[in-house]
Amino acid sequence: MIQAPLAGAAGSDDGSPIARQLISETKRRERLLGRALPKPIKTRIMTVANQKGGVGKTTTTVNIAAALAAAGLQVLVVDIDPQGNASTALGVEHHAEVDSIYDVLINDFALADVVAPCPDIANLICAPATIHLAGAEIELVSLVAREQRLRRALDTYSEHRETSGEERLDYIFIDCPPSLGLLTVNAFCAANEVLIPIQCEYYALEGLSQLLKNIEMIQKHLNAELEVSTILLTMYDGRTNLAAQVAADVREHFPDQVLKAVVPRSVRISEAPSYQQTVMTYDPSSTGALSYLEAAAEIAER
Ligand SMILES: Nc1ncnc2c1ncn2[C@@H]1O[C@H](COP(=O)(O)OP(=O)(O)OP(=O)(O)O)[C@@H](O)[C@H]1O
Repeated sequence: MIQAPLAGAAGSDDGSPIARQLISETKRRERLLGRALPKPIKTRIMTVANQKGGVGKTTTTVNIAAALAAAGLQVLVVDIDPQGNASTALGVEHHAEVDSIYDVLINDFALADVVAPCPDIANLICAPATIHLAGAEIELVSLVAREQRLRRALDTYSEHRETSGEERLDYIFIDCPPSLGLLTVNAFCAANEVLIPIQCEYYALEGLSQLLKNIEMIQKHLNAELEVSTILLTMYDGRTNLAAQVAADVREHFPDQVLKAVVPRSVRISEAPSYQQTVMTYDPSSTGALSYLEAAAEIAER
């Protein structure tokens, strides 16, 4: 006699849609949490940029960085957004008296003297931004090698780690402000890759051509190594046709750059910064955290 399979039994295709979804979510968690990721052959320096505001630059920076660090990789986040939101989300002090990336860019401080460990995440350090950075765009104008100051600081820091016997950094993420001023130019000159988060909303591609033109100028005149390697779709709302349409458009224009992983619009992601946390530590098994783990794994395995 052939027995009917139990509804919702693990491994069965005959359970209810909810049971099937729970099983696939559980499998997704098991697959992603605690997974080791490959070390890159040299430090990958990724600038997270989009001059459009509020598209998820900071959220992407801190969560991808935290996901890679959780997988055992050595990661530095450089916060060059005067709002200092990446420093906040990583739980790193950044009040006006703290030595910060402003001092590195303007006062020639060594990066080694300003980086701080993130309290809740092993292998992750952060160069914080303070309010002083708000004036740095103007102060940079009159300085020697104004576009290359971050690059030089990162080079010196890498040498410092080597001579002091510290492990080489695997990833550096630079969180940019929503503008294409000298701070962002410094980030482009210091990086070898650009990661562009794109919000799945109206006008998602607005301003993107200007951003790409600026990157081309940087490639031509200041940093030939730079490439737009990665695009991440963020704040995806699966209930709307619009989000699906935007995602399809972006994939059609940038088939090689867009990650398969898509970050959903998620309350847990938006709550985490108010607890000075990334969603990785705030709710590691939430769908938001899992999507960032997937994105980080894709980046590491490319
Ligand atoms: N996937 C998401 N789901 C829900 N809220 C999100 C998500 N990603 C980001 N947010 C929220 O959207 C707001 C903007 O995100 P974020 O600060 O990362 O963008 P940004 O591009 O860095 O902004 P800015 O241009 O001001 O620097 C924040 O309040 C953040 O918590």
